[in-house]
Amino acid sequence: MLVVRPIQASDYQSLRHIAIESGPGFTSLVDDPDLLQSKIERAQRSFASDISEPGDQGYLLVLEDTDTGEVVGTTAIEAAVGLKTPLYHYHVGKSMHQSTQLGIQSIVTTLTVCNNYMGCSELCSLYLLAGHRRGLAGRLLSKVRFLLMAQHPQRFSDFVIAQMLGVADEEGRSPFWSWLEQHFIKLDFSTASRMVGSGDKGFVPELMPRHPIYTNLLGDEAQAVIGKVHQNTEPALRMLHNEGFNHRGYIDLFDAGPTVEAPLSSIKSVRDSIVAQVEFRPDVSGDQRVMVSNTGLTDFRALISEQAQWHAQEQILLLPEALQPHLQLNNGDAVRFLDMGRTTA
Ligand SMILES: CC(C)(COP(=O)(O)OP(=O)(O)OC[C@H]1O[C@@H](n2cnc3c(N)ncnc32)[C@H](O)[C@@H]1OP(=O)(O)O)[C@@H](O)C(=O)NCCC(=O)NCCSC(=O)CCC(=O)O
Repeated sequence: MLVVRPIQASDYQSLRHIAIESGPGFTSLVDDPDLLQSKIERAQRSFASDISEPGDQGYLLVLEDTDTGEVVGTTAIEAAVGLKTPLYHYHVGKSMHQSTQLGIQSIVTTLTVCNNYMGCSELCSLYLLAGHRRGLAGRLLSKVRFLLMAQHPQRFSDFVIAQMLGVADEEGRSPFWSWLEQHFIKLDFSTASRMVGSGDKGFVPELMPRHPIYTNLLGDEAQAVIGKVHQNTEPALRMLHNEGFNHRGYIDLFDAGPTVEAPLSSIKSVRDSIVAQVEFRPDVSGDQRVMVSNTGLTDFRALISEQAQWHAQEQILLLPEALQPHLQLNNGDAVRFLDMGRTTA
């Protein structure tokens, strides 16, 4: 059974393994032992703290295969970004140059540095080990965050973003970064990513171009990847588009990957999730599939049940008894769930 739960101290080696597999560019999970350790501790503090508004919290969760005890993926929400250190983006805009005298006009694309998303919540650290990318595991990891956010809205901003990985080659070299490296910052992409992932961002305002960049002055390879995602990140983007996230022209400073955004209240799974009372039964007939979580924090648990019965009038969700220990609930407790359709559909 695949179960999502908050990360715990004993997950350190698994987190390290995921940080290594995810490679450079995945700045929210940098392979740095001290940093990973502090991420675990910060997540534990975040889940345990009593909070009335979002601040310096990071909710890092893992996906555990309870049959083997193996941790196979991670997913996270930063409660509020850009407060302690600025979160920079480029905004892709247009500039028109024209001479009425000569009758010549040219419209060029520009990149302008901004901090548009200060204080927003950020979805991040979505990673499923490559050998486990099958079935609904990826969808569980992505959507589970919306169950948590819907249940505890006071912990999150009313605006949510996700910074998608930009294009890079097999060795993790980004064509966009290569242009910046050549002209402005003499650091290779993985060193720069590692520094940003470690919170060491001081060099960004010092070394990045200060004026808007005309994209037609960039090399073709760098221009081609502006606002494009890494091929391994296409499924992550698809899932967020399905939830109603849009790209409005903000891109990453380093790899030019798109940032997508949505108001919390408009996210499909936030809107569609239902709070119910749970009843566990030895056998639950029917073919309704649900993603279901308890309503806790430090003991938060979520999974997908292939058998469920929703009794809307009584507001009761019937689930197989075998799931009870995984959800850490008793009959009559509250759950939040998402209807995922019929298993036979
Ligand atoms: C993102 C996941 C966890 C997704 O898991 P899976 O690969 O098993 O995906 P899946 O469940 O099979 O597919 C999810 C949805 O994407 C669609 N899909 C699958 N392959 C696709 C492709 N090549 N192009 C476009 N869409 C694709 C499926 O049809 C499905 O959409 P339908 O439901 O419509 O059928 C994984 O791919 C992964 O770990 N990728 C590498 C890490 C990564 O790039 N992470 C995001 C970094 S950026 C980040 O972390 C911020 C974003 C965030 O946190 O959400």
